[in-house]
Amino acid sequence: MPAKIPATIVTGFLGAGKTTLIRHLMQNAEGRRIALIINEFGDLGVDGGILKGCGIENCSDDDVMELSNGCICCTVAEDFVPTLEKLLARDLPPDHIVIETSGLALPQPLVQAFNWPEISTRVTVDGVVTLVDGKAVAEGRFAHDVSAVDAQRAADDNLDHETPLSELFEDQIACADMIVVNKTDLLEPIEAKGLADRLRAEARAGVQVVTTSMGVLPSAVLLGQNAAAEASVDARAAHHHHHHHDDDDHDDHDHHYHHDHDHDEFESFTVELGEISDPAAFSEKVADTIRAHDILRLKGFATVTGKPMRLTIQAVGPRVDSYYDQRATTRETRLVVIGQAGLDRAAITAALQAA
Ligand SMILES: Nc1nc2c(ncn2[C@@H]2O[C@H](COP(=O)(O)OP(=O)(O)OP(=O)(O)O)[C@@H](O)[C@H]2O)c(=O)[nH]1
Repeated sequence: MPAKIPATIVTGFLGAGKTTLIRHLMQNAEGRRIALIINEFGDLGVDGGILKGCGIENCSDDDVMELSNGCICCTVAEDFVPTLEKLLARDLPPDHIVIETSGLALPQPLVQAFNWPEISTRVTVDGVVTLVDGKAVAEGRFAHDVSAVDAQRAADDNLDHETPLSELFEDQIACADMIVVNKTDLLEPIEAKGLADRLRAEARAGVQVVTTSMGVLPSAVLLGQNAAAEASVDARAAHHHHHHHDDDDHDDHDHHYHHDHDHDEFESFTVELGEISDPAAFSEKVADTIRAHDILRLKGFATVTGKPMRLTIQAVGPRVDSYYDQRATTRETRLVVIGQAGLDRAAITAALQAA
């Protein structure tokens, strides 16, 4: 059976910067064929318009599809499933699917939709990325323009109108595999760090929290989280919400990622080691090092004493995966480490060497 196509869900309130982040991703896709699905609120189709007219190379209008009928759990069969099937039926199916949720729909029902039979064997939720307006949240407002969020909510009969924004926010956090604190250009570094730490403490264990501005994140950090979120959808809600139907009562080398504006940078570097002797102990050491240094990704291969095959190592946060994939052509171990700028390269290298 072919591998499942990974889908990343991007959620966050109106104005948090979802469209900005996705534009950046499409412009820096590093050769991936990315298809975009927009779960647009109402019939406005605003973001679809913005992203369709984006003029980005590698992003033709055909790669942008819209879901327009409001509540995902009501429309999964007639809207969501056919949209995904159309994508999957292409001669050249996408390498990755990105879904932008409308600013208020909770992400859980969308994640749940991936358990639909026609979909679950072919697509998996690579990760839920929750984008946070760092400035607004630091000030306790959750969104830049709360009245605009409320107006959006009032205009959509599929949304429940009573739940406080703070609860919807907690649900977005509870659903996340990665939390992106955006708009750090409007915060002091210490405020941004304080907010990131607070959200990390509120999130499920192991969730990665990164800070940035203008949604600038390397695709290698955003994509490839391998979370299979649909399998753990029940663990991803902070609150239980009543469902409102229409007829209810209405209710490889070292390099920095440079850009022409200010934002928090990411960096990567390579650690080279000799053969390792004990793969299980090495994996544990790798996980410890990732935890100790807030490493976002670590990947590469190791050669193991006495083994002709090389051991491929892939880690997303402290989840370390390793498997033998092909004959080793050298007897070295090479690992690429990715994190936010400021990684303590010497300490990380020393920790891995000691393994
Ligand atoms: N200062 C600052 N502005 C930002 C940043 N990211 C996005 N913006 C601005 O915030 C506004 C909202 O960004 P969008 O990307 O449209 O936000 P969204 O989450 O897609 O919002 P909707 O599509 O309206 O739900 C735009 O004017 C962006 O230029 C940031 O990091 N810093």
